[in-house]
Amino acid sequence: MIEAIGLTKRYGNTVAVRNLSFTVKPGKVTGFLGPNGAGKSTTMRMALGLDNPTSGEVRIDGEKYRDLKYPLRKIGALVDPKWVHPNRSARAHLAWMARSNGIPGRRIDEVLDTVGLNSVAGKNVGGFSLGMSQRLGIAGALLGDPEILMFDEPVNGLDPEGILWIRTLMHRLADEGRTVFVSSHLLSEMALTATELVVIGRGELISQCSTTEFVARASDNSVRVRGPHLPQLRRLLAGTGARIDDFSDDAGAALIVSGMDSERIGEAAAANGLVLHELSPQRGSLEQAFMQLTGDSVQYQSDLDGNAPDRVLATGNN
Ligand SMILES: Nc1ncnc2c1ncn2[C@@H]1O[C@H](COP(=O)(O)OP(=O)(O)OP(=O)(O)O)[C@@H](O)[C@H]1O
Repeated sequence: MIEAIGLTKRYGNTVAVRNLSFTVKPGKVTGFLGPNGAGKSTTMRMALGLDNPTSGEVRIDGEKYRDLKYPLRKIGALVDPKWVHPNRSARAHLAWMARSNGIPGRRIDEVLDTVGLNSVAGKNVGGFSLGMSQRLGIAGALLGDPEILMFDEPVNGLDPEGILWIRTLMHRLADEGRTVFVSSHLLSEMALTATELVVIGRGELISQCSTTEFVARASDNSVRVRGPHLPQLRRLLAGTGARIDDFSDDAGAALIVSGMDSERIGEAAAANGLVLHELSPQRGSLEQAFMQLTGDSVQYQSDLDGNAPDRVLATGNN
């Protein structure tokens, strides 16, 4: 389990993380979401003792990182995949990590196998692509067979096959009962990978809940209805207090009905002899939910003309 308790980090006038508290539980993949500059990397770095909090703390199964005797056997992390000595081979890099944490040498081949780097284990990591470096970073995280794993943007630089591999690996680690905490800016990927979410904006907690609840909370549950009697249906449903909007796409005209579920719409139509060709509940996406719930906390945003990103909101330095 990972617990952030009243975590705050200031860099000069910038408050990167502000009084942040959340819990990441075992047996699940928990996604860490937030717009650029929200404070995700800073939070992960503080959890790993790479940065000191200004106040508050992070507990790893009840202990601070720096109090762990063999940290890699408790928590494995991928934070910066390029943080390796370029003139060392992948195997030598892992051997050095293993030695420093009393991890048996046989684990090196096991993790090289898991991440698919066996054939390049003797090559210098300086020549590795970003995707290969990510795999090596993941091998390092798995080396101590830790109960807790933390990955900062693990799919950066990976091709679709690599992304699927990471997703499957995360699910497997969670199914084994481990705590898996993963940050990503790829919302569609996070929707497929994480069942729980910690969402932050400008260093503050916006939400901690299941992915399903996050989407449901933000989406305006509505139903798309098509049929040959839309004007009559509109009059009928308007009388119930539902909100009705017109919609049209390549498939033709439709009504978007909010505030009434599909069963009640279908029954009302049947009771009045109105034929329906489509009655489909509209599920919000994680992306829509994220935009809706983090909209006020975006630090960098493109302008409407698609020009370079503008800094639109100051970092929380007040
Ligand atoms: N070493 C530092 N010195 C000064 N400011 C910093 C430092 N590290 C981070 N910050 C600032 O803290 C804020 C949070 O940054 P952080 O990298 O943690 O965000 P993030 O959510 O990981 O963003 P991204 O998704 O863009 O990586 C930003 O405003 C950033 O500019």
